[in-house]
Amino acid sequence: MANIHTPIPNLKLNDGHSIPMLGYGTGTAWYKTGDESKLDQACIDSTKTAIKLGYHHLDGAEIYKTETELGTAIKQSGVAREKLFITTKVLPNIADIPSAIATSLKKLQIDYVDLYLIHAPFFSESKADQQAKWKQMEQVKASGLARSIGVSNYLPQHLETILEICTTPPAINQIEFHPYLQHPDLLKYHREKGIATAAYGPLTAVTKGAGGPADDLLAALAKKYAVSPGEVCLRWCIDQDIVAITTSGKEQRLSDYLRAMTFKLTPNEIKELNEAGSKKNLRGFWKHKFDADDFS
Ligand SMILES: NC(=O)C1=CN([C@@H]2O[C@H](COP(=O)(O)OP(=O)(O)OC[C@H]3O[C@@H](n4cnc5c(N)ncnc54)[C@H](O)[C@@H]3O)[C@@H](O)[C@H]2O)C=CC1
Ligand SMILES: O=CCc1c[nH]c2ccccc12
Repeated sequence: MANIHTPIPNLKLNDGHSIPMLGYGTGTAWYKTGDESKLDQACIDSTKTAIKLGYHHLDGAEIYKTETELGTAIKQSGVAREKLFITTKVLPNIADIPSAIATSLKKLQIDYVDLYLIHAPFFSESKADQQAKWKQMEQVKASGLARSIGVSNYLPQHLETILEICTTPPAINQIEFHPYLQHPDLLKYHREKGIATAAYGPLTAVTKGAGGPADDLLAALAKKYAVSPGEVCLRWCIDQDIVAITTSGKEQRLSDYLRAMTFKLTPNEIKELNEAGSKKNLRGFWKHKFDADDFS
């Protein structure tokens, strides 16, 4: 069984900080629709299990309403704060970002986050407002409450708006990324501008895309490397220098995912998977917003 002794590689960000390339998410599987103050013990326990297994990159967000669970798990894990990489994201409380992060840090019971993200660009129709919000993100970084700042679900036009006025460019853009949603133009833009990519929904080809054109290749690669098709998907991200953020409430699955650290895909295998995956298009999150194709 893969465990904490299987090292998770780090990716260097454009601000000098490093991010572990496999993260555990407290969103899907855990987000609350109801009363935030009612703590979800299963979320706390699963997050502690993840930390115990060696997931030191933990992905949260204000909108998930699970920041208190994440903070409780961190506190109870016994792992030193500086060994962890903690992300949270702002939305919907974006009017006053310094106030939003203060609230998040209180729930997380920590003094700073490693990474603070604007969760999505869909909060304003105005370019000036997008730029003003990034200036607030820069303030947050300057105050030391976030080591790195970035965005999520941004397209090149949204990034361009920020790059026009920023002093500190986004360190990372967290996007939905899997064989059936490869964003070649966005990735090229990230590389040109030195912005790292993080993938959410990395297992989508397996969890939502079964029966798709990548099935056979994923099965063959899984057999070759003695892992599961999902673990091939995680490795496919990492081998393209893309941070993978996954999750599960099942300890066995969290443990199995770590087998993605035990092999590497060849450049040709990556190319074949890219080609097979590009025959299908699947978006699992924020579809209505991307379909609307505007800022709001
Ligand atoms: N920035 C954003 O807008 C978003 C961020 N996220 C972040 O990314 C994290 C991970 O997102 P996911 O889409 O859940 O990641 P994912 O694509 O890795 O899927 C994980 C899910 O797949 C299930 N799974 C794994 N193997 C399976 C199998 N063989 N058969 C069936 N189900 C299987 C797991 O139990 C878990 O529920 C979230 O918790 C959140 O932190 C997620 C969505 C949007
Ligand atoms: O971040 C993940 C996807 C997402 C978008 N809106 C919500 C609201 C509550 C939980 C997750 C999400």
